[in-house]
Amino acid sequence: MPHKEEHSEFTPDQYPPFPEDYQFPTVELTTISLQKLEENDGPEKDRAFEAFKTRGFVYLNLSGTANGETISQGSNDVARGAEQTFALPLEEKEKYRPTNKALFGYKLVGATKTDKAGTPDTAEFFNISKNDMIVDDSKMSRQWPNVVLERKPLYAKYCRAAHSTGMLIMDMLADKLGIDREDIRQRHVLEEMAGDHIRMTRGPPRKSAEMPEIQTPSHTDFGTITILMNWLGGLQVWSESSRKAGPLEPDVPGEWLWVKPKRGCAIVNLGDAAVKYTNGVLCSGRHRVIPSPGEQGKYPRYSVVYFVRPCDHTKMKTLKGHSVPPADDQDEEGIEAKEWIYQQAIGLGSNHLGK
Ligand SMILES: O=C(O)CCC(=O)C(=O)O
Ligand SMILES: [Fe+2]
Repeated sequence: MPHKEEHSEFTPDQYPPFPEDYQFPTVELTTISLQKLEENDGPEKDRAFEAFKTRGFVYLNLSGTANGETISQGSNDVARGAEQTFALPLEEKEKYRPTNKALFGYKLVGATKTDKAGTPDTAEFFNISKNDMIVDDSKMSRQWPNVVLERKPLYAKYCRAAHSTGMLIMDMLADKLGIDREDIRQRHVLEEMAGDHIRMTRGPPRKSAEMPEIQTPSHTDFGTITILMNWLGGLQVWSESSRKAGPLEPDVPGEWLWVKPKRGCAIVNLGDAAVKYTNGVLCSGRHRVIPSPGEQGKYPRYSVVYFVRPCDHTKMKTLKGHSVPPADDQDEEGIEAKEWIYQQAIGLGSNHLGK
């Protein structure tokens, strides 16, 4: 991008390592190779299936594949774009608030409640719609700031690579469960309108040694599968997996465990739609984001998230497959994905959403 050199606060080369300290217990996640999945490697698929049934989170090693390279390199460029976007004046960013029951655009700091007492969150998001990035400007459904428009080719390429990577994993999971791949594929057609987006996030540096502020409250992702890139600690998963989506508080006893960022890897997790399709065989792990630990907490924290979500007008219901336990809703028509996701977002305490 032809941008003049400016002071940058996204400086991954300067970040101190994640602290090795008993105060910061980390989760052991299985590392899966995207290259091996692309090569249809049996043992790798078995390990991935197991991880998505139990914790619902894996590290995905991105090396050795074209899509992996796009995600790995592209996420740095997206984060630089994020920095420019968040640097816009607040009045300008506020012009891009979500409308029409879609979750695209700007979420300002404090728009979400992080607990029952109503404590506001501290992170800002800018959600860039996949559908608008992959079409001509004349066909876009919303306005975007110039800092986003000038990177449209980057965002389009990133969306395609992340969507395709998510679908490769969903094909593998469908095969394992005896679900017809097409039942999932037809619900995730790239060109059809969906809630898919690149979410750019920025959380402020930590204010004090205690861990006070919640950047993103406890949640499970709403969509099908999420590809996450982050450079600093801050993401935590709940130690016990739960199959029930529910707002804010974890519903089983456990503790928060840190997810250490791993170089060259994305963090991939399933969302509630994957749980719904499989009647709870697959798991969407509960997680949250707090300020980075130790010395890392002195830096603002950026992350780049891609949410693969069901197309707006597809029906949410349990799919049929030899390893999917029968459910009451299997023969029902089901609720439309756009409405289902909107309801999940409202349930999570988001109060900035346009009706
Ligand atoms: O920033 C992160 O590491 C995770 C963000 C996240 O969980 C989300 O946006 O849903
Ligand atoms: Fe999330």
